[in-house]
Amino acid sequence: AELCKDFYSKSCPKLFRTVKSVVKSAVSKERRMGASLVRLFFHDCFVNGCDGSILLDDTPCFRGEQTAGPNNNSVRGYNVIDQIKSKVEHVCPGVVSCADIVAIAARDSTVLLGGPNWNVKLGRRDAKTASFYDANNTGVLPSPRANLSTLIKLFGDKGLSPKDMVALSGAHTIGQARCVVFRDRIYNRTNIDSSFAKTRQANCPRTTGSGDNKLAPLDVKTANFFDNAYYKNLIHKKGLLNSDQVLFNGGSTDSFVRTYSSNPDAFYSDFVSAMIKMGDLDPLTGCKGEIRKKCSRVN
Ligand code: HEM
Ligand SMILES: [Ca+2]
Ligand SMILES: [Ca+2]
Repeated sequence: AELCKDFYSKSCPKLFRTVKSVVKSAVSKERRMGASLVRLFFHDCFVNGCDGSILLDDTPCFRGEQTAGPNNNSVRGYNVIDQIKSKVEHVCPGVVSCADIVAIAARDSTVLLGGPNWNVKLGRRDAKTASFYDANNTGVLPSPRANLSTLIKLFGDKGLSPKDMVALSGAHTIGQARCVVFRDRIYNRTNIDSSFAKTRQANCPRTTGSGDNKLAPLDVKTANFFDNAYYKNLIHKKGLLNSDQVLFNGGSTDSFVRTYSSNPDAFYSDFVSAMIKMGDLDPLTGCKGEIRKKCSRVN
């Protein structure tokens, strides 16, 4: 079965309003939460498809995805999704999946931070399981130390082109990263602007284990605004992660970075297509999966 934007138009006409009101209040309390919700969607979709698997809490008999390397102490927004779900359950009980709520929340967050709008395709159902193994596998969720060919390969495995990959990476125009994921780059790499590296070093000590959780904005210019500044940073060698800067390092994706840096509309339109494509990854439809009552556990 196919996803479609009108999936809940009869069964839950108040869905979009309900989701947006919660996202809006979360983002007005903390702009970064918008970024966190966009990332939550990416990490859900890349592991087992967009099926809400990432939302399942560990239990004594089950280890889910939340403690896997790329997610542990890093992915945020679970509480906002739970809040949205409880409001949605109030207006249309038992109807809307958590996987769809994540997709809508990612779109609403993008819009609230000043980015493009799009129609979210819906009709995903929720997984009854999750994969710690895949979430923890740098052959599935890319590492911030990945090189360009690895990034192209991992996105290609999901049916996403190099162009989609570069456009989706533009999500790093918002949000923050921890010292532990960019330390190697700011101390050891050479394709980095030296004054930018110094600035970041001031709040991220060289020694492993010290200051690992200190934060820096992924976009040095406008971390709270969804714009194309991320690509301008890359052209000035001010990408924070190695996986950011490899997109503009004399390789095959340089031309996409140049285009997006000078043409925000091209970025927005390719970002939207790629988010829709990513949202189509292996959805559970028909009788597969379930509609969870609470997003953090199976029924
Ligand atoms: C291309 C491969 C990618 C890599 C290697 C990567 C890696 C990372 C890392 C390491 C962080 C910081 C995590 C931390 O410090 O705890 C991060 C943050 C973030 N990522 Fe990615 N990412 C990639 C692609 C994407 C995509 C496709 C999206 C969404 C479409 C995305 C959205 C975000 C956002 C919004 C944040 C900030 C989250 C926050 O502030 O809570 N990333 N990413
Ligand atoms: Ca998933
Ligand atoms: Ca920005």
